[in-house]
Amino acid sequence: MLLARGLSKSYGHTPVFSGIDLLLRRGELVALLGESGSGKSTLLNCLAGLDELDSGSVQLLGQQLEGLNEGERALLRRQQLGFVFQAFHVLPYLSVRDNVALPLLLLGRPDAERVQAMLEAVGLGSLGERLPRQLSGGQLQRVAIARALVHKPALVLADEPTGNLDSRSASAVLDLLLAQVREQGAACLLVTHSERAAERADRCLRLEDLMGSPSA
Ligand SMILES: Nc1ncnc2c1ncn2[C@@H]1O[C@H](COP(=O)(O)OP(=O)(O)OP(=O)(O)O)[C@@H](O)[C@H]1O
Repeated sequence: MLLARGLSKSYGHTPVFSGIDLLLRRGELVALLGESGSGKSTLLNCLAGLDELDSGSVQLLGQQLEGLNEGERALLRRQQLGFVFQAFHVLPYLSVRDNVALPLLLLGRPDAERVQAMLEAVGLGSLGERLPRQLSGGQLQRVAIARALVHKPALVLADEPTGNLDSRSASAVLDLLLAQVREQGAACLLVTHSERAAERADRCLRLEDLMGSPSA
């Protein structure tokens, strides 16, 4: 699914990480832990192609990212990746339904039934016409989960998806994310500080341990 070798990244002269090796199998749920500031979000952003690596190679579904041009990378990202961020990143001027529909629209595959099914799967079946500002934090994160999975991506990258929520909502949102990921057979790399979340993963990795460890 995902094979990364020797990933290094610095901001200016400050190294964030170097020599990261990472392997994710199809359908596997892997929790990524690490000290605050150790570079977990930066790694996720680099894997998603949202930030540039200094060196290293990333193979996603058999395709070498370095060999693709910007347009090809964007297409691969749209087709195969779903993202859930801590800060939701929903578009404020689009309805809940339109936010969830967006990945399908970008792929030229609008599918109102699938959008409604995802809204129902995350418990927002009757709130599709609302604007994001009319939702609670937990509901917003459920919109983000529905949007991340609506196009059936092979890999979901989730960056502390429950970090902004109180513990009760966090627990419900985590259950939902994991259930959806499992149901769709997607692989998931989940950055988390939550031990409860980590316990439910197939494997737990610490960023510090990934540097130069080919078995990771
Ligand atoms: N755009 C940037 N420019 C310069 N430095 C940055 C930038 N983004 C992040 N950093 C630095 O890179 C390091 C890694 O940040 P990152 O957000 O990836 O850590 P993290 O492990 O996700 O942290 P946390 O668990 O606190 O969210 C930090 O020292 C941070 O200050």
